[in-house]
Amino acid sequence: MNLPETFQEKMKVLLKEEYNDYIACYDEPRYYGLRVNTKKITEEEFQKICPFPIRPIPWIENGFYYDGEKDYPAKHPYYFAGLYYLQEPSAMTPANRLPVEPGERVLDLCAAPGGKATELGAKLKGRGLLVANDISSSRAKGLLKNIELFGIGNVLVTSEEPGNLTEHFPEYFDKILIDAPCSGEGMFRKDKKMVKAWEEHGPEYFSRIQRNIITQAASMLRPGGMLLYSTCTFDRRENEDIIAHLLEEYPEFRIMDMESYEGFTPGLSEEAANGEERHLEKTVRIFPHKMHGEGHYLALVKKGEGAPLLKEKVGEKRGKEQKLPDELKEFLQKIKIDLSGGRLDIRGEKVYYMPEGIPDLKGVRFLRTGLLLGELKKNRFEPSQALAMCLSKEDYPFTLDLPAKDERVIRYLKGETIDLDDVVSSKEKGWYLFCVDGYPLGWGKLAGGTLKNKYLPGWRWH
Ligand SMILES: C[S@@+](CC[C@H](N)C(=O)[O-])C[C@H]1O[C@@H](n2cnc3c(N)ncnc32)[C@H](O)[C@@H]1O
Repeated sequence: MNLPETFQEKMKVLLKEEYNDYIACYDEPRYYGLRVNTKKITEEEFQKICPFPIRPIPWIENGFYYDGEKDYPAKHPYYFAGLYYLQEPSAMTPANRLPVEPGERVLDLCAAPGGKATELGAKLKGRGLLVANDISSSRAKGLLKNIELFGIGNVLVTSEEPGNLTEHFPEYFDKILIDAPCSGEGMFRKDKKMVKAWEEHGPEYFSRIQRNIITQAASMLRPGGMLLYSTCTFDRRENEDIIAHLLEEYPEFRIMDMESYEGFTPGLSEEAANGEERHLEKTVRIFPHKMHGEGHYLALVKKGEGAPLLKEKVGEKRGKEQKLPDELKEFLQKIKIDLSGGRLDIRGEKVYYMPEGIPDLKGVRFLRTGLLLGELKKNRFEPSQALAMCLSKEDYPFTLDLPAKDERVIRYLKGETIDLDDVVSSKEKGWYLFCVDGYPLGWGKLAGGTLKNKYLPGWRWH
Protein backbone atom coordinates (compact mmCIF):
# COMPACT_ATOMS: atom_id res chain seq x y z
CA MET A 1 0.00 0.00 0.00
CA ASN A 2 1.23 3.48 -0.91
CA LEU A 3 1.57 5.47 2.30
CA PRO A 4 2.65 9.13 2.15
CA GLU A 5 6.39 9.59 2.82
CA THR A 6 5.84 12.17 5.57
CA PHE A 7 3.43 9.82 7.34
CA GLN A 8 5.96 6.96 7.24
CA GLU A 9 8.74 9.19 8.62
CA LYS A 10 6.50 10.34 11.45
CA MET A 11 5.49 6.76 12.35
CA LYS A 12 9.18 5.71 12.42
CA VAL A 13 9.86 8.37 15.05
CA LEU A 14 6.75 7.42 17.01
CA LEU A 15 7.16 3.63 16.94
CA LYS A 16 10.98 3.22 16.77
CA GLU A 17 11.84 -0.52 16.80
CA GLU A 18 8.14 -1.45 16.43
CA TYR A 19 7.83 0.35 13.09
CA ASN A 20 8.49 -2.73 10.92
CA ASP A 21 5.81 -4.74 12.76
CA TYR A 22 3.39 -1.88 12.22
CA ILE A 23 4.10 -1.58 8.49
CA ALA A 24 3.85 -5.37 8.09
CA CYS A 25 0.19 -5.08 9.20
CA TYR A 26 -0.68 -3.44 5.91
CA ASP A 27 -0.17 -6.84 4.21
CA GLU A 28 -2.65 -8.49 6.57
CA PRO A 29 -6.45 -8.45 6.11
CA ARG A 30 -8.45 -5.90 8.08
CA TYR A 31 -10.59 -6.85 11.08
CA TYR A 32 -14.39 -6.97 11.00
CA GLY A 33 -16.47 -6.66 14.13
CA LEU A 34 -20.05 -6.59 15.34
CA ARG A 35 -21.34 -5.26 18.63
CA VAL A 36 -24.37 -6.81 20.28
CA ASN A 37 -27.23 -4.49 21.26
CA THR A 38 -27.53 -5.35 24.95
CA LYS A 39 -30.77 -3.37 25.17
CA LYS A 40 -32.39 -6.12 23.10
CA ILE A 41 -30.39 -9.30 23.76
CA THR A 42 -27.59 -10.54 26.03
CA GLU A 43 -24.29 -11.52 24.45
CA GLU A 44 -24.86 -15.13 25.68
CA GLU A 45 -28.25 -15.35 23.96
CA PHE A 46 -26.83 -13.78 20.81
CA GLN A 47 -24.00 -16.31 20.65
CA LYS A 48 -26.62 -19.10 20.77
CA ILE A 49 -28.66 -17.76 17.84
CA CYS A 50 -25.95 -16.12 15.69
CA PRO A 51 -26.19 -17.79 12.26
CA PHE A 52 -22.52 -17.25 11.24
CA PRO A 53 -19.25 -17.94 13.12
CA ILE A 54 -18.12 -15.26 15.59
CA ARG A 55 -15.20 -14.95 18.07
CA PRO A 56 -15.18 -12.72 21.15
CA ILE A 57 -13.18 -9.46 21.01
CA PRO A 58 -11.17 -9.86 24.23
CA TRP A 59 -11.41 -6.28 25.50
CA ILE A 60 -15.12 -5.65 24.63
CA GLU A 61 -17.70 -7.82 26.46
CA ASN A 62 -20.36 -7.46 23.78
CA GLY A 63 -18.01 -7.30 20.76
CA PHE A 64 -17.26 -10.14 18.31
CA TYR A 65 -15.10 -10.67 15.24
CA TYR A 66 -16.69 -12.16 12.14
CA ASP A 67 -15.26 -13.12 8.77
CA GLY A 68 -16.10 -10.11 6.62
CA GLU A 69 -14.72 -11.78 3.48
CA LYS A 70 -17.27 -14.60 3.75
CA ASP A 71 -20.25 -13.47 5.82
CA TYR A 72 -22.55 -10.46 5.35
CA PRO A 73 -24.20 -9.76 8.71
CA ALA A 74 -25.87 -6.62 7.28
CA LYS A 75 -27.91 -8.99 5.09
CA HIS A 76 -29.58 -10.94 7.88
CA PRO A 77 -33.01 -10.28 9.44
CA TYR A 78 -31.33 -10.00 12.89
CA TYR A 79 -29.55 -6.88 11.63
CA PHE A 80 -32.96 -5.42 10.70
CA ALA A 81 -34.17 -6.33 14.20
CA GLY A 82 -31.40 -4.11 15.62
CA LEU A 83 -29.63 -6.96 17.40
CA TYR A 84 -26.15 -5.73 16.45
CA TYR A 85 -24.11 -2.90 14.90
CA LEU A 86 -21.22 -3.53 12.52
CA GLN A 87 -18.12 -1.75 13.77
CA GLU A 88 -14.36 -2.00 13.49
CA PRO A 89 -13.18 -3.51 16.81
CA SER A 90 -10.94 -0.66 18.05
CA ALA A 91 -13.79 1.81 17.36
CA MET A 92 -15.86 -0.09 19.96
CA THR A 93 -13.46 0.93 22.71
CA PRO A 94 -14.43 4.59 23.43
CA ALA A 95 -18.13 3.97 24.20
CA ASN A 96 -17.15 0.81 26.07
CA ARG A 97 -14.67 2.60 28.34
CA LEU A 98 -16.93 5.59 29.13
CA PRO A 99 -18.83 4.47 32.26
CA VAL A 100 -22.52 5.18 31.68
CA GLU A 101 -25.29 4.29 34.15
CA PRO A 102 -29.03 4.08 33.41
CA GLY A 103 -30.69 7.40 34.28
CA GLU A 104 -27.75 9.65 33.38
CA ARG A 105 -27.60 12.52 30.89
CA VAL A 106 -25.18 11.64 28.13
CA LEU A 107 -23.95 13.66 25.14
CA ASP A 108 -22.31 12.23 22.03
CA LEU A 109 -21.12 15.40 20.33
CA CYS A 110 -19.79 14.02 17.02
CA ALA A 111 -22.13 11.09 16.74
CA ALA A 112 -22.92 10.21 13.11
CA PRO A 113 -23.48 7.53 11.95
CA GLY A 114 -23.98 6.27 15.50
CA GLY A 115 -21.30 3.64 16.12
CA LYS A 116 -20.77 4.96 19.63
CA ALA A 117 -24.13 6.63 20.29
CA THR A 118 -25.95 3.30 19.82
CA GLU A 119 -23.77 1.71 22.52
CA LEU A 120 -24.21 4.68 24.89
CA GLY A 121 -27.98 4.51 24.34
CA ALA A 122 -28.00 0.74 24.98
CA LYS A 123 -26.12 1.30 28.26
CA LEU A 124 -28.80 3.78 29.42
CA LYS A 125 -31.39 0.96 29.21
CA GLY A 126 -34.21 3.36 28.37
CA ARG A 127 -33.63 5.67 31.36
CA GLY A 128 -32.08 9.16 31.42
CA LEU A 129 -31.24 10.99 28.20
CA LEU A 130 -28.93 10.58 25.22
CA VAL A 131 -28.24 13.69 23.15
CA ALA A 132 -26.70 12.56 19.86
CA ASN A 133 -25.35 15.44 17.77
CA ASP A 134 -23.55 15.77 14.46
CA ILE A 135 -22.71 18.98 12.67
CA SER A 136 -23.64 17.44 9.32
CA SER A 137 -27.38 17.22 8.84
CA SER A 138 -27.11 14.58 6.11
CA ARG A 139 -24.97 12.37 8.37
CA ALA A 140 -27.34 13.04 11.26
CA LYS A 141 -30.15 11.38 9.24
CA GLY A 142 -28.19 8.12 9.20
CA LEU A 143 -27.53 8.58 12.90
CA LEU A 144 -31.26 8.87 13.61
CA LYS A 145 -31.95 5.68 11.68
CA ASN A 146 -29.35 3.70 13.63
CA ILE A 147 -30.64 5.03 16.95
CA GLU A 148 -34.20 4.06 16.03
CA LEU A 149 -33.08 0.64 14.78
CA PHE A 150 -31.42 0.05 18.16
CA GLY A 151 -34.71 0.84 19.93
CA ILE A 152 -33.43 3.94 21.75
CA GLY A 153 -36.31 6.32 22.54
CA ASN A 154 -34.90 8.49 25.36
CA VAL A 155 -33.03 10.62 22.86
CA LEU A 156 -32.56 14.00 21.24
CA VAL A 157 -30.91 13.91 17.82
CA THR A 158 -29.52 17.33 16.96
CA SER A 159 -27.44 18.74 14.12
CA GLU A 160 -25.51 21.69 15.47
CA GLU A 161 -22.09 23.20 15.78
CA PRO A 162 -20.97 22.31 19.32
CA GLY A 163 -20.72 26.04 20.14
CA ASN A 164 -24.47 26.42 19.54
CA LEU A 165 -25.30 23.76 22.13
CA THR A 166 -23.32 25.26 25.01
CA GLU A 167 -25.89 27.91 25.98
CA HIS A 168 -28.69 25.32 26.08
CA PHE A 169 -26.80 22.73 28.11
CA PRO A 170 -24.46 24.51 30.58
CA GLU A 171 -22.90 21.95 32.99
CA TYR A 172 -25.83 19.67 32.09
CA PHE A 173 -24.30 16.30 31.22
CA ASP A 174 -22.99 13.52 33.46
CA LYS A 175 -21.02 11.99 30.60
CA ILE A 176 -19.78 13.28 27.25
CA LEU A 177 -18.19 11.42 24.38
CA ILE A 178 -16.22 13.28 21.71
CA ASP A 179 -15.28 10.99 18.84
CA ALA A 180 -13.61 13.85 17.07
CA PRO A 181 -13.30 14.47 13.33
CA CYS A 182 -9.66 13.58 12.64
CA SER A 183 -7.08 12.87 9.95
CA GLY A 184 -7.98 9.16 10.11
CA GLU A 185 -4.50 7.57 10.08
CA GLY A 186 -5.92 4.48 11.75
CA MET A 187 -8.31 4.00 8.83
CA PHE A 188 -5.74 3.77 6.03
CA ARG A 189 -5.93 -0.03 5.80
CA LYS A 190 -9.73 -0.16 6.04
CA ASP A 191 -10.40 2.61 3.55
CA LYS A 192 -7.75 3.66 1.03
CA LYS A 193 -9.62 6.91 0.28
CA MET A 194 -8.54 8.11 3.73
CA VAL A 195 -4.95 8.50 2.47
CA LYS A 196 -6.05 11.04 -0.13
CA ALA A 197 -8.18 12.88 2.44
CA TRP A 198 -5.17 12.97 4.81
CA GLU A 199 -3.08 14.63 2.11
CA GLU A 200 -5.74 17.32 1.72
CA HIS A 201 -6.47 17.89 5.43
CA GLY A 202 -3.86 16.62 7.83
CA PRO A 203 -3.32 16.75 11.61
CA GLU A 204 -2.71 20.53 11.76
CA TYR A 205 -6.10 21.21 10.16
CA PHE A 206 -7.99 18.86 12.47
CA SER A 207 -6.20 19.82 15.68
CA ARG A 208 -7.64 23.35 15.43
CA ILE A 209 -11.18 21.95 15.16
CA GLN A 210 -10.55 19.46 17.99
CA ARG A 211 -9.32 22.16 20.39
CA ASN A 212 -12.53 24.10 19.84
CA ILE A 213 -14.75 21.07 20.23
CA ILE A 214 -13.16 19.86 23.46
CA THR A 215 -13.32 23.24 25.22
CA GLN A 216 -16.95 23.71 24.16
CA ALA A 217 -17.79 20.23 25.41
CA ALA A 218 -16.04 20.89 28.73
CA SER A 219 -18.47 23.71 29.52
CA MET A 220 -21.43 21.33 29.08
CA LEU A 221 -20.07 18.76 31.58
CA ARG A 222 -21.20 19.01 35.17
CA PRO A 223 -18.59 19.04 37.96
CA GLY A 224 -17.77 15.42 38.76
CA GLY A 225 -18.83 14.32 35.25
CA MET A 226 -16.61 12.39 32.85
CA LEU A 227 -15.64 13.03 29.25
CA LEU A 228 -14.08 10.55 26.86
CA TYR A 229 -12.15 11.96 23.91
CA SER A 230 -11.23 9.69 21.01
CA THR A 231 -9.81 9.77 17.48
CA CYS A 232 -8.88 7.13 14.93
CA THR A 233 -5.52 8.73 14.21
CA PHE A 234 -1.96 8.45 15.55
CA ASP A 235 -0.67 12.02 15.41
CA ARG A 236 0.19 13.52 18.78
CA ARG A 237 -1.18 16.96 17.76
CA GLU A 238 -4.68 15.44 17.50
CA ASN A 239 -4.37 13.27 20.60
CA GLU A 240 -2.26 13.98 23.71
CA ASP A 241 -1.83 17.66 22.68
CA ILE A 242 -5.62 18.13 22.67
CA ILE A 243 -5.89 16.70 26.19
CA ALA A 244 -2.98 18.92 27.31
CA HIS A 245 -4.85 21.89 25.83
CA LEU A 246 -7.98 20.95 27.80
CA LEU A 247 -5.97 20.72 31.03
CA GLU A 248 -4.52 24.15 30.39
CA GLU A 249 -7.90 25.75 29.72
CA TYR A 250 -9.71 23.85 32.48
CA PRO A 251 -7.22 22.99 35.24
CA GLU A 252 -9.99 21.26 37.22
CA PHE A 253 -9.88 18.31 34.80
CA ARG A 254 -7.92 15.15 35.71
CA ILE A 255 -6.97 12.22 33.50
CA MET A 256 -8.55 8.98 34.73
CA ASP A 257 -7.38 5.38 34.51
CA MET A 258 -9.32 3.16 32.15
CA GLU A 259 -9.96 -0.54 32.44
CA SER A 260 -6.80 -1.84 30.84
CA TYR A 261 -6.09 -4.53 28.26
CA GLU A 262 -2.75 -6.14 27.47
CA GLY A 263 -2.71 -4.76 23.91
CA PHE A 264 -3.22 -1.12 24.94
CA THR A 265 -0.20 1.22 24.62
CA PRO A 266 0.17 4.13 27.09
CA GLY A 267 -0.22 7.68 25.72
CA LEU A 268 2.85 9.84 25.21
CA SER A 269 3.57 11.52 28.54
CA GLU A 270 4.68 15.11 29.04
CA GLU A 271 5.09 17.58 31.90
CA ALA A 272 3.17 20.85 31.93
CA ALA A 273 5.21 24.07 31.57
CA ASN A 274 4.96 24.53 35.37
CA GLY A 275 6.57 21.11 35.92
CA GLU A 276 3.29 19.50 37.03
CA GLU A 277 2.72 15.83 36.03
CA ARG A 278 -0.19 15.54 33.65
CA HIS A 279 -0.29 11.75 33.44
CA LEU A 280 -0.93 11.64 29.72
CA GLU A 281 0.43 8.09 29.88
CA LYS A 282 -2.94 7.12 31.38
CA THR A 283 -4.51 7.81 27.98
CA VAL A 284 -4.59 4.87 25.57
CA ARG A 285 -3.28 4.21 22.10
CA ILE A 286 -4.42 1.25 20.01
CA PHE A 287 -2.04 0.06 17.29
CA PRO A 288 -2.83 -2.71 14.80
CA HIS A 289 0.50 -4.50 15.41
CA LYS A 290 -0.24 -4.79 19.17
CA MET A 291 -3.86 -5.98 19.05
CA HIS A 292 -6.54 -6.98 16.57
CA GLY A 293 -8.01 -3.55 15.82
CA GLU A 294 -7.20 -0.88 13.23
CA GLY A 295 -6.04 1.96 15.49
CA HIS A 296 -7.44 4.53 17.92
CA TYR A 297 -6.60 7.00 20.68
CA LEU A 298 -8.70 7.53 23.79
CA ALA A 299 -8.53 9.65 26.91
CA LEU A 300 -10.93 9.59 29.86
CA VAL A 301 -11.03 12.79 31.95
CA LYS A 302 -13.07 13.88 34.95
CA LYS A 303 -14.16 17.44 35.73
CA GLY A 304 -13.21 18.34 39.31
CA GLU A 305 -14.57 16.23 42.10
CA GLY A 306 -18.12 17.59 42.21
CA ALA A 307 -21.04 15.72 43.67
CA PRO A 308 -21.03 11.91 43.43
CA LEU A 309 -22.62 10.74 40.19
CA LEU A 310 -26.31 10.21 40.67
CA LYS A 311 -27.46 6.69 39.95
CA GLU A 312 -30.85 7.86 38.77
CA LYS A 313 -31.89 11.39 37.93
CA VAL A 314 -34.95 12.51 39.81
CA GLY A 315 -37.75 13.16 37.34
CA GLU A 316 -37.87 16.87 36.77
CA LYS A 317 -41.09 18.81 36.60
CA ARG A 318 -43.59 16.54 35.00
CA GLY A 319 -46.41 17.89 32.89
CA LYS A 320 -49.97 17.12 33.82
CA GLU A 321 -51.76 14.23 32.14
CA GLN A 322 -53.38 15.63 29.00
CA LYS A 323 -56.60 14.65 27.24
CA LEU A 324 -55.69 12.24 24.46
CA PRO A 325 -57.68 11.40 21.34
CA ASP A 326 -59.63 8.13 21.88
CA GLU A 327 -57.87 6.27 19.05
CA LEU A 328 -54.48 7.06 20.59
CA LYS A 329 -55.61 6.14 24.10
CA GLU A 330 -57.00 2.84 22.83
CA PHE A 331 -53.71 1.94 21.13
CA LEU A 332 -51.48 3.01 24.02
CA GLN A 333 -53.51 0.94 26.46
CA LYS A 334 -52.38 -2.16 24.59
CA ILE A 335 -48.64 -1.54 24.88
CA LYS A 336 -46.86 -2.43 28.06
CA ILE A 337 -44.03 0.13 28.14
CA ASP A 338 -44.22 2.99 30.64
CA LEU A 339 -45.51 6.12 28.90
CA SER A 340 -46.59 7.92 32.05
CA GLY A 341 -45.52 11.23 33.51
CA GLY A 342 -47.40 13.59 31.22
CA ARG A 343 -44.59 13.47 28.71
CA LEU A 344 -46.71 12.68 25.65
CA ASP A 345 -46.36 15.50 23.16
CA ILE A 346 -48.69 15.87 20.18
CA ARG A 347 -47.34 18.11 17.42
CA GLY A 348 -49.62 18.23 14.38
CA GLU A 349 -50.26 14.60 13.41
CA LYS A 350 -47.20 13.28 15.22
CA VAL A 351 -47.18 11.89 18.73
CA TYR A 352 -43.95 11.74 20.76
CA TYR A 353 -42.94 10.47 24.17
CA MET A 354 -40.49 13.05 25.45
CA PRO A 355 -37.42 12.32 27.57
CA GLU A 356 -37.33 13.62 31.12
CA GLY A 357 -36.07 17.07 32.06
CA ILE A 358 -34.94 18.47 28.72
CA PRO A 359 -34.14 22.19 28.53
CA ASP A 360 -35.65 24.70 26.13
CA LEU A 361 -34.45 23.81 22.64
CA LYS A 362 -35.42 27.09 20.94
CA GLY A 363 -32.91 27.75 18.19
CA VAL A 364 -31.43 24.22 18.20
CA ARG A 365 -31.64 22.30 14.93
CA PHE A 366 -33.00 18.88 15.80
CA LEU A 367 -34.09 15.80 13.87
CA ARG A 368 -35.83 14.03 16.72
CA THR A 369 -37.01 14.77 20.24
CA GLY A 370 -37.85 11.62 22.16
CA LEU A 371 -39.61 8.55 20.81
CA LEU A 372 -41.88 9.06 17.82
CA LEU A 373 -44.85 6.87 18.79
CA GLY A 374 -46.82 7.33 15.58
CA GLU A 375 -49.24 9.52 13.66
CA LEU A 376 -52.83 10.54 14.15
CA LYS A 377 -54.69 10.12 10.87
CA LYS A 378 -58.45 10.59 10.36
CA ASN A 379 -59.88 8.87 13.46
CA ARG A 380 -57.06 6.35 13.62
CA PHE A 381 -53.59 6.08 15.06
CA GLU A 382 -50.72 4.56 13.03
CA PRO A 383 -47.82 3.32 15.17
CA SER A 384 -44.30 4.19 14.00
CA GLN A 385 -41.33 2.06 12.98
CA ALA A 386 -39.37 3.59 15.88
CA LEU A 387 -42.01 2.35 18.34
CA ALA A 388 -41.86 -1.17 16.89
CA MET A 389 -38.09 -1.20 17.43
CA CYS A 390 -38.47 0.00 21.04
CA LEU A 391 -40.85 -2.81 21.97
CA SER A 392 -40.05 -6.35 22.92
CA LYS A 393 -42.40 -9.12 21.77
CA GLU A 394 -43.92 -9.25 25.27
CA ASP A 395 -44.81 -5.55 25.23
CA TYR A 396 -47.63 -5.91 22.68
CA PRO A 397 -50.35 -8.56 22.69
CA PHE A 398 -50.76 -9.07 18.93
CA THR A 399 -47.63 -10.51 17.37
CA LEU A 400 -46.71 -12.65 14.40
CA ASP A 401 -43.46 -14.47 14.94
CA LEU A 402 -41.67 -16.33 12.16
CA PRO A 403 -38.27 -18.06 12.21
CA ALA A 404 -35.41 -16.40 10.28
CA LYS A 405 -35.40 -19.27 7.78
CA ASP A 406 -39.04 -18.62 6.74
CA GLU A 407 -38.81 -16.87 3.37
CA ARG A 408 -41.70 -14.55 4.38
CA VAL A 409 -39.37 -12.70 6.76
CA ILE A 410 -37.29 -11.28 3.93
CA ARG A 411 -40.41 -10.69 1.85
CA TYR A 412 -41.79 -8.66 4.75
CA LEU A 413 -38.55 -6.65 4.91
CA LYS A 414 -38.85 -6.01 1.16
CA GLY A 415 -42.27 -4.43 1.74
CA GLU A 416 -44.43 -7.23 0.31
CA THR A 417 -47.92 -8.24 1.43
CA ILE A 418 -47.71 -11.53 3.34
CA ASP A 419 -50.13 -14.49 3.53
CA LEU A 420 -50.30 -15.81 7.05
CA ASP A 421 -53.40 -18.01 7.08
CA ASP A 422 -51.26 -20.95 8.27
CA VAL A 423 -50.33 -19.03 11.47
CA VAL A 424 -53.43 -16.91 12.31
CA SER A 425 -57.15 -17.40 12.05
CA SER A 426 -58.82 -15.42 9.31
CA LYS A 427 -60.98 -13.70 11.94
CA GLU A 428 -58.08 -11.82 13.54
CA LYS A 429 -57.44 -8.28 12.41
CA GLY A 430 -55.74 -5.00 13.30
CA TRP A 431 -52.18 -3.83 13.99
CA TYR A 432 -49.72 -6.70 14.44
CA LEU A 433 -46.08 -6.58 15.45
CA PHE A 434 -44.13 -8.71 12.97
CA CYS A 435 -41.19 -10.52 14.62
CA VAL A 436 -38.30 -12.76 13.62
CA ASP A 437 -37.47 -15.42 16.22
CA GLY A 438 -39.15 -13.24 18.88
CA TYR A 439 -37.51 -9.91 17.90
CA PRO A 440 -39.75 -7.17 16.42
CA LEU A 441 -39.08 -5.98 12.86
CA GLY A 442 -42.04 -3.67 12.26
CA TRP A 443 -45.81 -3.33 11.91
CA GLY A 444 -48.40 -4.81 9.61
CA LYS A 445 -52.17 -4.63 9.40
CA LEU A 446 -53.85 -8.00 9.41
CA ALA A 447 -57.19 -8.83 7.73
CA GLY A 448 -58.49 -12.16 6.41
CA GLY A 449 -55.17 -13.95 7.04
CA THR A 450 -53.20 -11.42 4.96
CA LEU A 451 -50.76 -8.86 6.38
CA LYS A 452 -50.73 -5.44 4.75
CA ASN A 453 -47.10 -4.38 4.99
CA LYS A 454 -46.36 -1.30 7.16
CA TYR A 455 -42.56 -1.67 7.23
CA LEU A 456 -40.96 1.77 6.84
CA PRO A 457 -40.30 2.13 3.06
CA GLY A 458 -36.92 3.86 3.58
CA TRP A 459 -35.63 0.91 5.59
CA ARG A 460 -36.52 -1.84 3.14
CA TRP A 461 -34.25 -4.74 2.23
CA HIS A 462 -32.77 -4.23 -1.27
C1 LIG B 1 -15.15 10.21 13.58
S1 LIG B 1 -16.67 10.76 13.00
C2 LIG B 1 -17.80 10.19 14.21
C3 LIG B 1 -18.10 8.73 14.14
C4 LIG B 1 -19.17 8.31 15.11
N1 LIG B 1 -18.84 8.72 16.47
C5 LIG B 1 -19.39 6.83 15.09
O1 LIG B 1 -18.84 6.12 15.92
O2 LIG B 1 -20.17 6.37 14.24
C6 LIG B 1 -16.62 12.45 13.32
C7 LIG B 1 -17.92 13.19 13.07
O3 LIG B 1 -17.72 14.54 13.48
C8 LIG B 1 -18.53 15.37 12.66
N2 LIG B 1 -17.94 16.73 12.73
C9 LIG B 1 -17.08 17.34 11.94
N3 LIG B 1 -16.77 18.56 12.37
C10 LIG B 1 -17.47 18.74 13.51
C11 LIG B 1 -17.60 19.79 14.42
N4 LIG B 1 -16.94 20.94 14.27
N5 LIG B 1 -18.43 19.60 15.45
C12 LIG B 1 -19.13 18.45 15.62
N6 LIG B 1 -19.03 17.41 14.78
C13 LIG B 1 -18.22 17.56 13.75
C14 LIG B 1 -18.48 14.74 11.29
O4 LIG B 1 -19.65 15.07 10.57
C15 LIG B 1 -18.39 13.25 11.64
O5 LIG B 1 -19.65 12.64 11.55
